Amino acid sequence: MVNDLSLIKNKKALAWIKEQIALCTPDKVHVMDGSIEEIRELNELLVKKGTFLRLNPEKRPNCFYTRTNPGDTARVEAATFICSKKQEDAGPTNNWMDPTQMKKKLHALMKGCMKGRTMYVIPFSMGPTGGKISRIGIEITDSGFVAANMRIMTRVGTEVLKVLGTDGEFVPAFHSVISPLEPGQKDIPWPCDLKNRYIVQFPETREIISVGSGYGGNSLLGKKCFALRIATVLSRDEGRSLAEHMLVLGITSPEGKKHYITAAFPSACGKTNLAMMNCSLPGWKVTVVGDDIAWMKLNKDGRLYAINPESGFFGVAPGTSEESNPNALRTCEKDAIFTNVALTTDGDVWWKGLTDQPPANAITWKGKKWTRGVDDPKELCHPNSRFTADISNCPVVDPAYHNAPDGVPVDAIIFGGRRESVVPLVFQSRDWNHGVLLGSSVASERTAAAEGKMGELRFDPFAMLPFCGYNMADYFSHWLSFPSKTDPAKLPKIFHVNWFRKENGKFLWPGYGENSRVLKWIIDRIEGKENSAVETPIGYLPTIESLDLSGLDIPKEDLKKILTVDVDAYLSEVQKIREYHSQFGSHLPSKLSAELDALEARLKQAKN
Ligand SMILES: Nc1nc2c(ncn2[C@@H]2O[C@H](COP(=O)(O)OP(=O)(O)OP(=O)(O)O)[C@@H](O)[C@H]2O)c(=O)[nH]1
Ligand SMILES: O=C([O-])CC(=O)C(=O)O
Ligand SMILES: [Mn+2]
Repeated sequence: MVNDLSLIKNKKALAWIKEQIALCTPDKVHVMDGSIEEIRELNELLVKKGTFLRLNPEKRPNCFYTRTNPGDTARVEAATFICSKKQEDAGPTNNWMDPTQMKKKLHALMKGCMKGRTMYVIPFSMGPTGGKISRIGIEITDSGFVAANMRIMTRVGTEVLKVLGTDGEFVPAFHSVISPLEPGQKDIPWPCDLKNRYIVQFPETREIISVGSGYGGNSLLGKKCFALRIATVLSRDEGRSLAEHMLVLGITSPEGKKHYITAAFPSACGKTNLAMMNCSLPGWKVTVVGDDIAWMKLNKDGRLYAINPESGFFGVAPGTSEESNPNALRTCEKDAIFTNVALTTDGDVWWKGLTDQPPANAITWKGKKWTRGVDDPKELCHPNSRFTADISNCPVVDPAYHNAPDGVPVDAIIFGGRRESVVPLVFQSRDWNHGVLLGSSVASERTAAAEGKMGELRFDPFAMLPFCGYNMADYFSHWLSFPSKTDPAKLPKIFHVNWFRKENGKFLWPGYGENSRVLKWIIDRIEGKENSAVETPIGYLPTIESLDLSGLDIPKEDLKKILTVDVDAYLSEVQKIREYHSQFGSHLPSKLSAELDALEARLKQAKN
């Protein structure tokens, strides 16, 4: 039973969809038009099936609660593949398989995989529908949960089909939970196939196939699969574009001067928090354009402009509180979906850090009754529990999100990671190429956002390790090509931050809203304020005097620790970077090796 394939006028799209119908044999096909009535019905259906639970409408109107299969809670990097024709083009940091072989394997899994289910066909736009930098995708999925989330995270519906027209380009994105239903078989709230999870990108044909997992990072294909893995390839080929794992924020000074800044931190390392923070510095205001992904392009004026291709936040719940991120809390007061948090007895949600004390009674993310003082608080929510919320509901959304379809001019790019030691609070690169070295050597302690051992230090270049759709060293070259494509003086200045220095298990820097002090210093640097920094072997660091610390109670010794370069520690860091870079062999750009050599020479000189 096919409802409305007639909505699809694009010839290639129609052929592709028909092929998938023939292969997957769904019971029904639903082409999403993006209307309010449609999403209402879908949410109702998901409630009926037990996938969604409607939260207390007095507390959280139009909000839903869901629990994944306990084994399907994060991105699975081990099952994520870049299937280019040549393995060399995927590079040493990506899993690879021959595309023909991979398709054979996937097609075997896809045959009849939607039996007994509805196939949702989701036309979506990454970026404002019809925008110059925007791109269109069509996701096919047998998961209503995915359809409901995509409706928040991307622009979905008939408007997109109009822009696509009869011959427009789109990225075909296939998703299935691979759980066909036999006649009479009862469905379960979270179907998935844990043993057959594959998240596959085909960069040459710009296709995505993701099977087995329902978790957002693996199944909302507009996000990491398209807007990063496929879009990195498109951006390289286009030449003047970048697709990055970056937040985009606007920051306005008390005098009313505004700057736009992007920042790349690995998953669960503070992008959402920085993107919508309340500045502790009086009179300063941060507004959010995006919290996870930036598409950037050199404009005719020679500057780099950024858009947020998404329309929602898929944010980490734990740690989000009135103190740390009130604007995220406001954003998910209505129209939101909560995954793997705890459910309270009054039909609301709770997660670690929301309040000091957990509620007296609750139901855990695994559906177990929980009592304070009796049960372990760790059982309440999963560390990678998330909220899906509409950016339009955010009280500090930047007007440019709605009004600037071609992007905002970027003044600064920040890299950062979660580093207990070595890396100072903030420093500025010497120039663009040195900034690319900083990006290429981002390292971070592992978080719960991907399956794997927590806390372990790993390199995560540009916070893109799991998201680069081609050889990472060729991606470094693409970054290094920018000064030759524009007046280098017009490129954003590049910085590195670290909010996570620790001593005796405690953070040395208070973070969150206090990070506005660091942003203010960055703006001083952009504006060329005199005496705002000291030159060190690793770049320009703030002096204690040049950081605005008014009203902040922080021991001077702690400040010194986070604003000092430990030359010996950095020399050993250089060795680790060298070793990491060596895996790229002849693909490693010589300009980057030269930057690393120069860094080492400066450090050695400082030692003598
Ligand atoms: N100590 C400290 N923790 C922070 C800071 N900013 C964020 N965090 C914590 O880091 C965790 C992840 O923060 P997010 O802002 O959600 O990270 P993200 O980079 O948006 O993560 P993804 O959505 O996975 O890409 C949360 O538990 C935050 O509370 C900070 O300045 N200091
Ligand atoms: O992709 C996800 O699951 C969530 C996310 O933003 C990340 O991990 O960076
Ligand atoms: Mn992310």
